[in-house]
Amino acid sequence: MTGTLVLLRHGQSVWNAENLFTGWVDVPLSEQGEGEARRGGELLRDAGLRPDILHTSLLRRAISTANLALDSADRHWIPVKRDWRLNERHYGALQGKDKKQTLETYGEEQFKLWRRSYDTPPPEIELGSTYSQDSDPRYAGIGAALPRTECLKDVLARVLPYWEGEIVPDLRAGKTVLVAAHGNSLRALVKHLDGISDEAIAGLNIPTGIPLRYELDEDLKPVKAGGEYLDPSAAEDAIKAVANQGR
Ligand SMILES: O=C(O)[C@@H](CO)OP(=O)(O)O
Repeated sequence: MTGTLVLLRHGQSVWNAENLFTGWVDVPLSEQGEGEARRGGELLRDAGLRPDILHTSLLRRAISTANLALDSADRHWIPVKRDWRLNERHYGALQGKDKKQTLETYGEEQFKLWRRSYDTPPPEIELGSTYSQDSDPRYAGIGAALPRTECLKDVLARVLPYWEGEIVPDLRAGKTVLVAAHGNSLRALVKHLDGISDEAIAGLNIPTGIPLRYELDEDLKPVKAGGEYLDPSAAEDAIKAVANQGR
């Protein structure tokens, strides 16, 4: 039997609210984001979805979102696995930069390439600079794999081993699996699940705080392409807002 997969992008972070490129910078949720996370948990509860296990990144916006959501769903006690492979895409030298200013300075085409192209990473971050993670103890074990920038292709390459090695076994065991992660790490996972092309993935955005449910068949293919947002109309509005960031 194959279980149910629920993907949850963290609620709005303080840097989402300020329109700054975030990546691996460990910013907290905004007050609005905390509310989105609680509401996400209510949606889980109302849909009768009871996660058996949680997988999160190592970043507090995903960790806090999962904690708040599971608390409102009364599932705060389930086991959890955390891994850097679920982290947001490393935004390289753009981390900490204003999206609107970046768009104005570099133009629409370059901005789009950096944000949504499959294989064009932003410039690398300088080691030791304010928003670099090279001396962060939580990544001490990664060694040479510690990214200095990533495109979506790089994210997929590091998410897939975690998907195969840690998430798939839970699904195969019939569990309901909650993955609390980030806009771009979840885009990578959705690309893989739905078999979205390198070109088409540029047009896919994930809203904050709204659970996306996938029922998977025995080959781990989605029964319904794209899954189902638990609040489809809120998801539609929030997707547009993500797509329009920088404007
Ligand atoms: O800044 C980031 O890390 C991401 C997610 O918030 O932004 P974007 O949607 O521009 O890829």
